[in-house]
Amino acid sequence: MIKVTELQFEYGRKSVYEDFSLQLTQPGVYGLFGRNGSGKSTLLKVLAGLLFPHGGAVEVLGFKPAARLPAFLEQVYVVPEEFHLPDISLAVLYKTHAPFYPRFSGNDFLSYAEIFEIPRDKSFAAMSLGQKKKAVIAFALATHTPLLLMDEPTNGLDIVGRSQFKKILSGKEHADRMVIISTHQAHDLESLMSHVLFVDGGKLALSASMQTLQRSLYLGVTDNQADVAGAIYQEALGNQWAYVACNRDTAPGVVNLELLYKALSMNKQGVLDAVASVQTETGKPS
Ligand SMILES: Nc1ncnc2c1ncn2[C@@H]1O[C@H](COP(=O)(O)OP(=O)(O)OP(=O)(O)O)[C@@H](O)[C@H]1O
Repeated sequence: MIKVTELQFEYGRKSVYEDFSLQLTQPGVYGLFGRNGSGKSTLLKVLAGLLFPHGGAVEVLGFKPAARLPAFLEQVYVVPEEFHLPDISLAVLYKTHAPFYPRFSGNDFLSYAEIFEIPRDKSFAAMSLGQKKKAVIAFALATHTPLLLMDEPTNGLDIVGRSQFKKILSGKEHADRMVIISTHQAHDLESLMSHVLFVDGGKLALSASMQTLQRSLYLGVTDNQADVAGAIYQEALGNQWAYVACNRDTAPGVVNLELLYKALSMNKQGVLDAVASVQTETGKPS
């Protein structure tokens, strides 16, 4: 579905990607992680055809996104981190924008708007930031495009809004889509994720399924200091330690993405070695 080969991208003299490659074939929810400024939003825009690569090859759903062919654009929807909405109501948004997306479901849009409790009688100028964000997300989900790209979708949503978002996205009507979510709210969304991508230094540092992460890593908290000896990453929490270690158990561990994110930032190689040992064992890059 997505094949990026040796992508190069720069803003003026600022290079973001020099030799970035990525291949994703399965539907599912992909968490895109990386430090501030690592290039997550840039990557989403390149995949959507909103920014053009300066080198390498990008193929999405069999198309070159930069060509911006209508047959490609009707299959991809992007929820940007920041957006400007015209001052229209949900009904007008539906009437004017839904026809661009052949798989759009009006019933789902109404149902998501109801779950999100978006006021139907107001136009966007009279809505709060969170309400506008919910409207954009409800629309994005209702497009049913095979590829949905979301940049920090839960920013600006309250706690209830975040669980509403998770509830909707985990519905079976979204099971066949590829959804890539760039987020710093790792903990909030980890139950949704089927796969984790980590971008660092202009490269794809990690691409692993949740299953592989569960099999290869143990992420937990202990009050016994002996448990953290030889850990890939550890941090003191009062009298306890949060840590990431190789999972020596046969049972899958629990993945705490926030802890994984810290471990990747502080000891990337340690995490990669642990994950690679499982990927080699199963013989497939997951
Ligand atoms: N329009 C632009 N012009 C110049 N430089 C830019 C532009 N947009 C982004 N950059 C730079 O490109 C790099 C990657 O930015 P990008 O927004 O893709 O990162 P990000 O991983 O999404 O960051 P964050 O987590 O903070 O949202 C950053 O160093 C940023 O300063």
